[in-house]
Amino acid sequence: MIRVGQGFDVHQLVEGRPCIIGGVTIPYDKGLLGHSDADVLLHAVTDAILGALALGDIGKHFPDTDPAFKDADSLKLLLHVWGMAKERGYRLGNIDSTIIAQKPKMAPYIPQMVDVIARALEAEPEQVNVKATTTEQLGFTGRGEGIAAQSVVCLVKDVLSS
Ligand SMILES: Nc1ccn([C@@H]2O[C@H](COP(=O)(O)O)[C@@H](O)[C@H]2O)c(=O)n1
Ligand SMILES: C[C@@]1(CO)OP(=O)(O)OP(=O)(O)OC[C@H]1O
Repeated sequence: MIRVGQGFDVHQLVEGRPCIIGGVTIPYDKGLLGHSDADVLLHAVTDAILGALALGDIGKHFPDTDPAFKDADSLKLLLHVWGMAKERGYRLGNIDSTIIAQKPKMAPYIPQMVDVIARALEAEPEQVNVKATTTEQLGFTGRGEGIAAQSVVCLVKDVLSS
């Protein structure tokens, strides 16, 4: 059986916060604002998995009103949700994601992001793709006010055929 899910997230770029994307801390003079560490890419991946499982979204499972998730490590949230996928018998087919950011340049950090996501989802790096695009200086991402990420995931469950 195959299940597909998609995730989308946005966080504001502000001074005085670390820029953590895909589990990688990127040197930059601004970082992402959120209740958690605001890792926009891991949030999109987490939402895509929840979508594939028809289990709602990240805010349902980790409310931004709960002090337990203040400054939360988004990798831990992803690992928790991956546990829910495994409990239901799923493994990763593949995942594809896009980071939408005018700056900073993501390319040097993408191999590390792929490794973080592949390890978390107990998969090979060949099953994980991360891309980046600017919006040619258009819109809130183009003005550097925020960063968005989107993700599509395919989960696979092996079912015995008779
Ligand atoms: N924040 C970003 C945005 C883009 N890239 C890389 O640059 C390439 C060109 O981007 P365009 O938006 O002009 O198409 C893109 O394909 C990415 O490889 C990046 O590293 N970081
Ligand atoms: C992750 C959570 C929880 O700390 O907070 P934020 O970092 O604000 O992130 P968001 O993408 O708004 O979604 C879910 C939240 O409940």
